[in-house]
Amino acid sequence: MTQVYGKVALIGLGLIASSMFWAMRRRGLAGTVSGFARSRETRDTARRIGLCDTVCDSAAEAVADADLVVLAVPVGAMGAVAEEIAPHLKPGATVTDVGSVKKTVIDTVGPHIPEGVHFVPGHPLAGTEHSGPESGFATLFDDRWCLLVPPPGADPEAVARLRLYWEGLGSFVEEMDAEHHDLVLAVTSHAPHLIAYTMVGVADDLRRVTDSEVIKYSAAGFRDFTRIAASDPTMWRDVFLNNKEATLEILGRFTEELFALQRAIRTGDGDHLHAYFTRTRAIRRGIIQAGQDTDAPDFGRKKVER
Ligand SMILES: NC(=O)c1ccc[n+]([C@@H]2O[C@H](COP(=O)([O-])OP(=O)(O)OC[C@H]3O[C@@H](n4cnc5c(N)ncnc54)[C@H](O)[C@@H]3O)[C@@H](O)[C@H]2O)c1
Ligand SMILES: O=C(O)C(=O)C[C@]1(C(=O)O)C=C[C@@H](O)C=C1
Repeated sequence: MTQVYGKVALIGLGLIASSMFWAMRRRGLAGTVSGFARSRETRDTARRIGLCDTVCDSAAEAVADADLVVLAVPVGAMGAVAEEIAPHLKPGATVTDVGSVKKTVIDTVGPHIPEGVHFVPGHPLAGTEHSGPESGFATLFDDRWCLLVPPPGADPEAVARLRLYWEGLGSFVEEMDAEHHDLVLAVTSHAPHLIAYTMVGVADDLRRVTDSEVIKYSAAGFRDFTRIAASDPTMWRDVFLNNKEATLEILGRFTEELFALQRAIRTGDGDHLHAYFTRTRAIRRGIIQAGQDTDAPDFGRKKVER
């Protein structure tokens, strides 16, 4: 793989930015990489572990002369970061982000992007429950989807180059509009995270009744919930505050279904339960038949079409 950008600037040096750096280095996608994070501790850690060619003490310094600027901070911080870097962006540069929500990022970042600088938002559908500069790894984006959300009128060349970059990082790339992105992610990621947080919270409340048995005997299903519920609180607070409408819509539907299942249990309506579970099992089997092994850690990757 050859170089796609001369200089890449990473703003925020957590899981996603550090994974991006190691993946870029693996494939030689950038000539040089600069980085900036708000806290001195993170910058010191980044320097110690060799994350980025240069770790800068200001965002302005990091983005100077950069051909690609990646905003990899929590969604709620994107607008302020964009405002801070705007006067220092190189004409012709591309600004992208990796935020889990797209509409509010476009609304808060977009107005700060100067004329002559391209803005192409993105979202890698890859992550873990870990955060910070030491949590990244080069293979995080391999065979995962990255969704690009170019605003109407975005420069096709800038979009094509960013697509090439993400393919170089190992991902499959698809374009989507912001509203649709936020609804899809509410179903596949945001509501499931909230459900996991709730389930672990309920188990914790019950711990007083069951002593430590909840943890001691936790089966695979509950362990999966605890992994998800260990995700970064700042990131997820910002996701829910910024994808309010779609998440509430999905949670409304979820609650209706839950009530129906609750009633079926109370009234002993086995037919309802059986029919429901048969339908959900068919969905999972359909996914497997389509070429996705849901037991593998790579569940969610698209294998059949490539
Ligand atoms: N973790 C995931 O699974 C995942 C997956 C896909 C996308 N995302 C998105 O990627 C973004 C980054 O997530 P992450 O998991 O890398 O988070 P992280 O917590 O690992 O890292 C965030 C970084 O941003 C820095 N930061 C926070 N506020 C800042 C500010 N105002 N100015 C400069 N730096 C600031 C932090 O110091 C840290 O270095 C988020 O928008 C998140 O929604 C996360
Ligand atoms: O695998 C995980 O730990 C994740 O939660 C990753 C996950 C997801 O929900 O799939 C989380 C948030 C993102 O925006 C993208 C990916």
